[in-house]
Amino acid sequence: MSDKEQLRMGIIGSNGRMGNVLISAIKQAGHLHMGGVDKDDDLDALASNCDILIDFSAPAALEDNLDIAMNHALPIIIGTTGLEERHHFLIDSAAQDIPIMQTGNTSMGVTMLAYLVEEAAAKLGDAWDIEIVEMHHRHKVDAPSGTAKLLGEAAAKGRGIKLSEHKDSGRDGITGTRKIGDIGFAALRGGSVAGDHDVIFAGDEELMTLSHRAENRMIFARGAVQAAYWLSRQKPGRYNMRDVLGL
Ligand SMILES: NC(=O)C1=CN([C@@H]2O[C@H](COP(=O)(O)OP(=O)(O)OC[C@H]3O[C@@H](n4cnc5c(N)ncnc54)[C@H](OP(=O)(O)O)[C@@H]3O)[C@@H](O)[C@H]2O)C=CC1
Ligand SMILES: O=C(O)C1=N[C@H](C(=O)O)C[C@H](O)C1
Repeated sequence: MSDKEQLRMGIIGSNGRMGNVLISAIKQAGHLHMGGVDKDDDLDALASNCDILIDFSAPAALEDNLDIAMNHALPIIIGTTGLEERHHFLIDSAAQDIPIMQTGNTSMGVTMLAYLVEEAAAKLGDAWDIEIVEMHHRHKVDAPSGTAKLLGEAAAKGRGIKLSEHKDSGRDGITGTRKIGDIGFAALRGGSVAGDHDVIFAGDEELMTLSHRAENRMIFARGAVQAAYWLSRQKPGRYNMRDVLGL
């Protein structure tokens, strides 16, 4: 890593699928892996030896993770998905004291995709229906994926609307016709799929799809480590991957 500062990084969710690839990504980038924690482990002890924390665990861990990061004045990357409104309030509040980067997807490709979706939604307008389709491995516990939500937010931003007022997920039964301006979500689960996302713009007699396919989890781990280095140089505040990559 030559002239770059070497950071001491700690992982929350260390024995998980992401935790495992993060260890390699931290080492490949020339930083120090100081260890990790899982449920019921002592994060306070780990935090005393770290410059930054990277969290890919579970929403139930978030409040304690933020408290400990604040107590140690450490920046924290939050990659955990399935977050609810109350979690976002906690993040906003903690971000007054420490730098926090939260995103549903740390990959370069999805970050670019979100940028493109926002642009397309702004230019195409309501005459094009937007549907977001995602597929993940059979072990995933939350739906729609954090990535699908962030792509939905990007589409809503492009259209100048609130996603919460136009989100249509989990259609089943006699649903009625599609409401103009809604943003639809469909979640597929199966096999070992690392993460596929399609944003479909369906117009009259034409259809455009913007897609991303994750071939493996290393893309998320590399992005998280890059974001950690960037975040360690920021003042307290809440950031996302578009801030990290300047998109
Ligand atoms: N933002 C992004 O780019 C990406 C986000 N993700 C998200 O990251 C999260 C983890 O994914 P994945 O690695 O596949 O999941 P896994 O289930 O494989 O791993 C989760 C890990 O978190 C640990 N954990 C659970 N509860 C706690 C807790 N309270 N405190 C500390 N550790 C805890 C688990 O430990 P134990 O076994 O002890 O319960 C487990 O080791 C998910 O929310 C997923 O959606 C995944 C990929 C990319
Ligand atoms: O759980 C996963 O595996 C993934 N979760 C993230 C999400 O919810 O979007 C990111 C990626 O798609 C893999």
